[in-house]
Amino acid sequence: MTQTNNNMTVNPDLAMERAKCNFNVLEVTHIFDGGERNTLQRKKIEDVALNSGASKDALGEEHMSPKEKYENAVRKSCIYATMMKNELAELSGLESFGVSSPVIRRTADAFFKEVSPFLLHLGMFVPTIMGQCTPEQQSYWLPRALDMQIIGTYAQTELGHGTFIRGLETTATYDPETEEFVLHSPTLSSYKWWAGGLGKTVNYCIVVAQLYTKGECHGTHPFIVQIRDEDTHVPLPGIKVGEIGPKMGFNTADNGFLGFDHYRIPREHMLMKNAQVLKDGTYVKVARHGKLTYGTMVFVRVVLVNEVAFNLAKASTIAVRYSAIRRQSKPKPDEVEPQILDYVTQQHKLFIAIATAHALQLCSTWLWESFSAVLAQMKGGNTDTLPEFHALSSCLKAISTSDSAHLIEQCRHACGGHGYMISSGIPNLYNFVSATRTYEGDYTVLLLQTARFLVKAYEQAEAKKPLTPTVSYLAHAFSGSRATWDNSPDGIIRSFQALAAGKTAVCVTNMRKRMRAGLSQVDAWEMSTIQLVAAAEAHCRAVIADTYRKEIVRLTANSSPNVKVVMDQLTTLYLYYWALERTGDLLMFTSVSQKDLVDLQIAYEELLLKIRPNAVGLVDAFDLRDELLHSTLGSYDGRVYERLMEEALKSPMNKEPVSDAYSKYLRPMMKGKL
Ligand SMILES: CCC/C=C/C(=O)SCCNC(=O)CCNC(=O)[C@H](O)C(C)(C)COP(=O)([O-])OP(=O)([O-])OC[C@H]1O[C@@H](n2cnc3c(N)ncnc32)[C@H](O)[C@@H]1OP(=O)([O-])[O-]
Ligand SMILES: Cc1cc2nc3c(=O)[nH]c(=O)nc-3n(C[C@H](O)[C@H](O)[C@H](O)COP(=O)(O)OP(=O)(O)OC[C@H]3O[C@@H](n4cnc5c(N)ncnc54)[C@H](O)[C@@H]3O)c2cc1C
Repeated sequence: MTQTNNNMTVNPDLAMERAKCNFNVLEVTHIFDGGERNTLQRKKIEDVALNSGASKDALGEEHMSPKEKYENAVRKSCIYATMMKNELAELSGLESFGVSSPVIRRTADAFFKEVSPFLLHLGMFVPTIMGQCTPEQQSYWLPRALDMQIIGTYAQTELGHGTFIRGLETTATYDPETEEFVLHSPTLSSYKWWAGGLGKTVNYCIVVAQLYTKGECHGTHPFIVQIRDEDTHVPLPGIKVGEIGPKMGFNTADNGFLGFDHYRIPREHMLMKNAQVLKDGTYVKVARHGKLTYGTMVFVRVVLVNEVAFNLAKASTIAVRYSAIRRQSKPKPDEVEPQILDYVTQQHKLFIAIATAHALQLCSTWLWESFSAVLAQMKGGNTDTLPEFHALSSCLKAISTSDSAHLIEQCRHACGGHGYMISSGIPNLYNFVSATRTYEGDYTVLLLQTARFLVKAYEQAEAKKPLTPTVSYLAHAFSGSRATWDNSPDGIIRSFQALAAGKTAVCVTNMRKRMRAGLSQVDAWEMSTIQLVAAAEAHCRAVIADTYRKEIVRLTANSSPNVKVVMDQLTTLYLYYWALERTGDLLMFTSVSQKDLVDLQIAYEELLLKIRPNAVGLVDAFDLRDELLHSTLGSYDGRVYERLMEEALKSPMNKEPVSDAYSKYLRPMMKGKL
């Protein structure tokens, strides 16, 4: 064992890797954090929140019963919420992601191996109050919510419908006599289902319901609804509420169901920024764009890109550190077993995860800035940029969550059997990120939203009309020749754009053909949806590649030479990896030859070897404290086998030398007395 200067005993292989790293790790940390100032602020927040040890459990969550797990999560949520109000309030400088400041969110991960029952309160309840209330409504609700005097969630999805919001069945019927809305769940399938914290924790929620007034339905609208007594927490009369049961993950989130039996709420509890119902029942539409009531979902989709980048950084940290200490097989009989990180196939599994974490992190910041610009324009009444932004946030949410879930699973594979242990940290990461692919808009459904936009943009390009920035490349789709392959980074990005344009063109051509053959527009669209999803994926890949490359070039302009090199290697790796994943498409839509692809594969393999010596440095640069990783395999000191054994010994199964099951079942069976 090697001693480091802070007296931590570190596995010698990890120590050797750190000695080998040839770039300034802190500089890369600053890039990942979005600047040195952010790193310093993050570290201060982590010190205050984590140094007290309040995030730790005496017994691992995984050994608790569901009820104990939930109560423990509430206990820690209350500790963390109190910290946020007091010690962390000033430090957090909640400027970047609003109330969902990513540093605050990320630090909370040290408290919860799964998620906090308060996640929806700050993640959706408060943002909906901010985004959908009039200023007067905000001044009433926001201080109470931010001070945690009330706790809320976002109840939109029903048993029967999640994706198709227009198909929700819960009704809110206005009664001008009493100036109230009557909320009702007319069917079993209209019961609200899934909202986080609804099962046991919250006393308020945003309910999305079909608004009826003067006998007319005006579509879905949000309402703020009290469901439990503010003092006793008992569900109010007319409310049927409970928890939905065990899930693949999110088991500390008390996701719930909710039904209404002609439950009355005051008229003012309709969130009236975008539409209003006057006292006499007159419906008044305020918003210029019909989909502004979907605003909270758009906000969360933006935040999720950042969230999954962080979780992927965690998984890659765990898998790379473990791969540095794990030795297996003997390809050269006279040498010691190599570190598994030396296998090129292992590098192929892992380095793309590191590069993708950077790519998504940078895209999330860029997306947030675009979102802020769209919001600023909408404040002035201009919603022109909303369609492009909806298309962009939809595909980035879909691809970032899907790629991250896949790569986290790949990190688990890279850790062999030990990666399957809950204590490795990877299963919880996977269970969490896998859900992000579904909630806040399913993968396929969101890509089809982007495809709608792509098809329209393609038709605009065809008509030689101006295009918005993210689809301006479609103008080249009409040159009549295949894009010229060029294996420089910019050349590959242009090829990705050519794939997106080519795939969109094929979809449009096929849809037109199908319509000429007699299919309706809806059926022609439906028949083309596999290809439309692929076109939207290709578009998103081109956007990510372009943004990642440009941002890294900009952010490393003043970096030290070796940081420039290693960051350039990672962006190039991302481009090579995805070009090699799409060779068939490249052959269809660009001038790439078989030889070009063979050369590209060799260049990719050589690039892996160049990155190899810096791999541990690269994951150290994510600067993830052990408390955030919750991992026997990924801790900074690399004491993997010691930690695995320590955790095994904590298992309640090891408390008794002989299990009761022996006398109850095994012995009678073995003695032939069962
Ligand atoms: C911790 C866990 C937390 C989890 C919480 C949750 O999951 S909460 C629950 C989360 N639940 C979900 O996320 C549910 C997912 N489902 C949805 O978001 C919607 O049902 C939908 C978007 C799929 C379709 O909506 P629809 O049937 O109303 O619309 P349509 O398809 O007929 O298109 C008509 C036009 O509207 C446009 N447009 C649409 N949305 C937006 C927008 N936001 N902005 C701007 N524009 C938008 C669209 O582009 C199209 O424009 P075009 O081409 O005509 O110019
Ligand atoms: C962990 C978790 C937490 C959640 N938290 C909340 C919450 O707090 N509040 C809340 O309101 N909701 C919440 N949800 C619900 C979530 O938003 C929905 O599950 C999600 O929007 C998907 O909708 P669905 O379940 O109806 O899936 P479906 O729409 O039934 O999807 C099933 C399949 O059908 C496909 N499909 C559906 N429509 C189309 C189409 N038009 N074209 C092609 N394919 C289609 C989908 O791609 C998918 O493969 C949560 C869900 C999970 C898993």
